[in-house]
Amino acid sequence: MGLLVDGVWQDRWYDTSTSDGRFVREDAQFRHSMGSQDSEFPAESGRYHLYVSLACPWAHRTLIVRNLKELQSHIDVSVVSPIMLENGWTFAKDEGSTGDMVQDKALMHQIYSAAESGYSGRVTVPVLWDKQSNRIVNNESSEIIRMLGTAFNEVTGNTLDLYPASLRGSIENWNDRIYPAINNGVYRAGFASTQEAYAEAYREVFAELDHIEAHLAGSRFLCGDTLTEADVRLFTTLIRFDAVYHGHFKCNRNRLEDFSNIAGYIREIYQLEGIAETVDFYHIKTHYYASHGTINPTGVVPLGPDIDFDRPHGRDALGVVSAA
Ligand SMILES: N[C@@H](CCC(=O)N[C@@H](CS)C(=O)NCC(=O)O)C(=O)O
Repeated sequence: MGLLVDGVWQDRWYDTSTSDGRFVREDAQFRHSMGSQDSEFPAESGRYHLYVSLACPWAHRTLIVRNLKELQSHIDVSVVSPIMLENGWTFAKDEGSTGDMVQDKALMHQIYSAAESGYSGRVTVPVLWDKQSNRIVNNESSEIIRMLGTAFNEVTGNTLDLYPASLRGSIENWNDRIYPAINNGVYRAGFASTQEAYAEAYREVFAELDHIEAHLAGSRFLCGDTLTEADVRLFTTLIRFDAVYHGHFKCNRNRLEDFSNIAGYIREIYQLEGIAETVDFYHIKTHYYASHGTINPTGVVPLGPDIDFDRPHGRDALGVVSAA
């Protein structure tokens, strides 16, 4: 775990000393947009590449949208190794990585340096890479999925809309609640270095889960009968919860299996076409439990839990699913 400082790699754990033990996530720095034909990064089949970790909930969002939007043959993918230690993300092929399919680099930080030689900041996944200009288009998952959601519609003919105009207010409202309390909330609990910082995050995680559980009692997805971007963003945290965040990040008031509406909702999304193949519990569990030596020094990876996400979701009575 580390970061680049003026293009030089430094092995360093997150510094919580100036924030009362609170984990503060850095903003992503590459924020170009890809899409319209007159932009610097027009949508062109075969031009772009995704660097992902199968363990990472942020990168997972991009894999889901890539599948839902049928972009597999237009945007190819490199998968990093699950374990992230002193060199950050690596491409060791024997550890479940595909290798770097574009530049054959060994380390993810070399991708950042190739894009910007004096880069300072964390080296995160996902990364949307432009093979033509050898640049990083964007490394912020929420923006990448928004772009993948529409940019290639004319290329693929897939018009599934995960951000329909009529639901945007509701989607933004959910995103604004769920990012701090859930997506980043579990990390704020897990990476907290004081009791107070941990307790604050833990309470926010479960207050929001209680709210979502009540909402899902009468609503098939977050914004009604239509799967949206907000569900994709929530799902990638929820699917990891019982396996990782409950134990490793100490979010253990309840398992999500104990929330009947949330548990059914997770299964329904898991069972949608193209989703299950994006979920890899070997990478998920191995990454968290074996990479964070400050939290789990032995690196022992738990064998459980054993959850069958293919059993019936029981959500049909809530209404007919409509595609936007
Ligand atoms: N805001 C970013 C966050 C991405 C992120 O933090 N990814 C984690 C993996 S789960 C990472 O690569 N962390 C490496 C580090 O922080 O050094 C996004 O949503 O794309």
